[in-house]
Amino acid sequence: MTSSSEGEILQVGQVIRERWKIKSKIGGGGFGEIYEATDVQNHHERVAIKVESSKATKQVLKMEVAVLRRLQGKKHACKFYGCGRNDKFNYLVMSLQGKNLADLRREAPKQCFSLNTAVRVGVQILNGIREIHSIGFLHRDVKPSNFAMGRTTQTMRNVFMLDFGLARQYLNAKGDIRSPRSAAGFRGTVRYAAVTAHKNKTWEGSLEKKDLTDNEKRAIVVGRQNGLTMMTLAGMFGVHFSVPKAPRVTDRNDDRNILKTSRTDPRLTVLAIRREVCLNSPSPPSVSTVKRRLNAAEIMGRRSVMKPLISEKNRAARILWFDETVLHHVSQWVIGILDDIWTQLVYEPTELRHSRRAGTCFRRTASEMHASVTPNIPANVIMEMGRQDDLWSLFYMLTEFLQGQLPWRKIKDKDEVGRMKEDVDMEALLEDCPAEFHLFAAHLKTLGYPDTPDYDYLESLLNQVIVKNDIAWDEPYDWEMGYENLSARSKANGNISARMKSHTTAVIRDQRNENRALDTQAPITMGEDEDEQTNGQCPHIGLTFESAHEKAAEKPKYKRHEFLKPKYGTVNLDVIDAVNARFAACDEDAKQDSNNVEANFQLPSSILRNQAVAESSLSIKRPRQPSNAPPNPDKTRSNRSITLSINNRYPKAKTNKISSLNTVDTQAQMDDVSNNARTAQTILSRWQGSFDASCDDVGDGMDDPPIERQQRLAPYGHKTSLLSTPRSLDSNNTSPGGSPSSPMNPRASPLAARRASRSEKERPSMHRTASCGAPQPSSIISHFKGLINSFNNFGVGNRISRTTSIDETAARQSSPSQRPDFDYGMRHSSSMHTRDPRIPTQRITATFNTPNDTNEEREKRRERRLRRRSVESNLRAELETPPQSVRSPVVVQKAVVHAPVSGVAKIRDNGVDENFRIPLEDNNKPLLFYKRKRYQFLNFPRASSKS
Ligand SMILES: Nc1ncnc2c1ncn2[C@@H]1O[C@H](COP(=O)(O)OP(=O)(O)OP(=O)(O)O)[C@@H](O)[C@H]1O
Repeated sequence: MTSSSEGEILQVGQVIRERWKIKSKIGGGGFGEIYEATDVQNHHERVAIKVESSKATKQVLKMEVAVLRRLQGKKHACKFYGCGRNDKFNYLVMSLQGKNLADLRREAPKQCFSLNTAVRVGVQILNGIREIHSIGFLHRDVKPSNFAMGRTTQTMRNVFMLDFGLARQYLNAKGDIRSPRSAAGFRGTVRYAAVTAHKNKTWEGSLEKKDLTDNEKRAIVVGRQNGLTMMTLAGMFGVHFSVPKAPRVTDRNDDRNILKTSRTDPRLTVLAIRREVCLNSPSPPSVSTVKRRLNAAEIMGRRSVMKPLISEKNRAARILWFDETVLHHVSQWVIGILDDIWTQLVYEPTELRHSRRAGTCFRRTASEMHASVTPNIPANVIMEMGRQDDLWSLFYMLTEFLQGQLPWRKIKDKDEVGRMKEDVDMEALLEDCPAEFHLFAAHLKTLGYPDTPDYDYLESLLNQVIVKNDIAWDEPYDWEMGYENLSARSKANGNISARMKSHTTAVIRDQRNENRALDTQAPITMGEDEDEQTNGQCPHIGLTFESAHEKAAEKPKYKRHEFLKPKYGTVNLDVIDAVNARFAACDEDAKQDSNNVEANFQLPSSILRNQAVAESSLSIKRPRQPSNAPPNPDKTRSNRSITLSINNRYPKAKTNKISSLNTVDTQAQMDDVSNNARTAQTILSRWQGSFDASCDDVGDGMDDPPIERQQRLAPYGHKTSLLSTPRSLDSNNTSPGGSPSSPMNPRASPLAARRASRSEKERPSMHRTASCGAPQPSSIISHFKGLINSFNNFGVGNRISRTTSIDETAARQSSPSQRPDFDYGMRHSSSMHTRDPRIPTQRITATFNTPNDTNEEREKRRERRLRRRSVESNLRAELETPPQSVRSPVVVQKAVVHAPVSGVAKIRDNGVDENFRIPLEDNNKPLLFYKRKRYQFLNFPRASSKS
């Protein structure tokens, strides 16, 4: 997501038509910019606004509006809210959707979807394409970034088709198929375009394909050098080119000027010839007439298209031009067109007369005429995109969804890609894909421009895959369940696991470039990733896009705000990044406000050891929390806060699967050299939780994750709060690792006590996951939650109000003796990472002076600090005495993963788990250290979701 800036069409805060207030920029495509806005006249409903500059050379919004309006009421179309234009821009307002499929795929660990997801998304896309075809339009730019998942709870599982800027009507008003043009520019995105689209391109590519004589080839080369348009040459030789530029008629009423300009456009060339050859003739000219006329120096010496060829400078060209073979081609083509023009002359004289008067009309008329003729061009190179071409794009998309990439992914040259597509070995392309994909392609191969695809058949093929693989429609999509869980799904999908493996190899092979590309892809520009998208207006497309790609390599794909990270997949690094970012911000704040901020991120020992054992061995006395602790008065929270949440939005869908997804209990047993009694248990339940950037209430998020709220906040709605687990703990209050009110448990704060004291009635929307049954001691994730909570509150609140911190608020409300020993208030100990690990009171503390601090409050804090230090030093003294040594506070000696269905896997035997070593730098610049090996740890082997 990018934010609006000066160079953009709209600015944040701008209100369009007193109704739509621009909130942020979502992206920019090849043809416009997309913004998120709110409808101030309609309950601030969130909408998307697509704008294009009114000065843009290629205006596509009009077409987009036309198509979207016709699509209203269709399942896969956005709602149309309005459109308009002013002197600066044209705009289209529609319903806001969620992430597009290109982004979702890129976010997947292996850049591919599971079969499960790919095929169900495929069916939806197929239906979307069918819808647009049913209203008489081709999309012509079918690609993953033009399909987005819905954003609301009702629509989040629906795929929406976007971007109709390149659409074209293939049915005329009567509902008949429009006659194909002899040539048309390339439309679409190179990676996904059908072969047909590729053939509508530069003549050099086609030249090799065609069986041209040497003379013809030379004629083409020389003709091109001498200013003959591509289309002229295309007509002559049965190959197809794009139009380099539109014809310009300088003097509307001067036929001679028309002749002059005819050099740049074959349509005008035709008209020029018509004027010379047959305007005054009573009947269409014969071949010999045309031949004679074309040979006549009289014509060529004047202002016709042939003029450059016979100039002194180009003698060679003239010689070539008069080659009999070439002339034959020219004649054939010209006669075909002349016939048509003649017909038009006879039946539509008004139009032609009109066209003579006004140059623009003339142009259009000429263009129409040209469009309506079919010169003598071999059928296999007639290139008008048809319905099957949209489906070819879908086919490539599906293949990419499954394979993670297409063989021509890195090829920039359109012609080359076209050739690769034509010559591709389907067996290799569809390796490990379902057999139905072959049938899908085979059907498309049988279709030509006028043919109606058998949508039902294609859908049935995809449905067969669904049935064969026992895929349920209500299963979560990959991004809904967290990408780290995909391994289980791929196993369940049988052959797909093998495919994924091979894909992994591929990724590793050219990891450097791949990863760079994936991490720093260009913003949504004109194409898909490294692809080019063109409207056919640019003959030097290769060069243009090359520079775009260079830029892409430098620029990150999204300028992601750290708290607006996508909500899919593992989040753990994000948590750390976010905390670091918040630290940086705090650091700045601290400098400015003279606040002293220090923190320790050492992992609390409570996370790593069994609490009961720890308590008994360390003889730590901790105050119990009052069960009737006051409710949290702090209901309003900063919208900068972060909630950790989990992917579970489908309680109805296969409970055992959900539970297996959401619960990964990792018991980490501490290996004590001298005393085996010490056992560590680490509950990593909901480790795959993710940021919910839009969540505005950390406290509530931690405390009460009402599913409604999460559904409201999360576009993809796949989250049940991580923190539903604490809630269930509170209610159960039977933790084997220690009481929930235990001071080592972060939940044992006054906040936890409040939670515990809440009645079920107060929480009617409480959602419990299937995995919440077992009470759990404190966890790593809780630790991070606490950290984030603290820093959120600190980042926002230290200048505004100290009461924004849950723990601090609670702390103030409870007496010192009731204060939890483990809190996440911003308190401080700079030497934490060197202290004895067995001391349970590892805190993150900070001292800062807010203007509101009274002396009394400061004094109280100081007292508390001193008290705590004395407890700590006592403990340290105690711990120094026993002979047994504990290796490290953060050692996960042995971790066992409990998957609910089956499977207990040992994931780490001994040694320091560096992945989770989070030291504090001594220089008071806190730094979270994290080895980015998330999947090694997090990709727990799980039971097959099928079992
Ligand atoms: N209604 C919408 N809701 C949410 N996001 C949208 C919406 N419309 C477009 N987008 C986002 O903006 C991106 C670009 O939109 P769109 O494809 O319409 O623009 P474009 O200029 O045609 O882009 P491109 O040239 O890449 O096709 C989409 O990929 C999608 O992520």
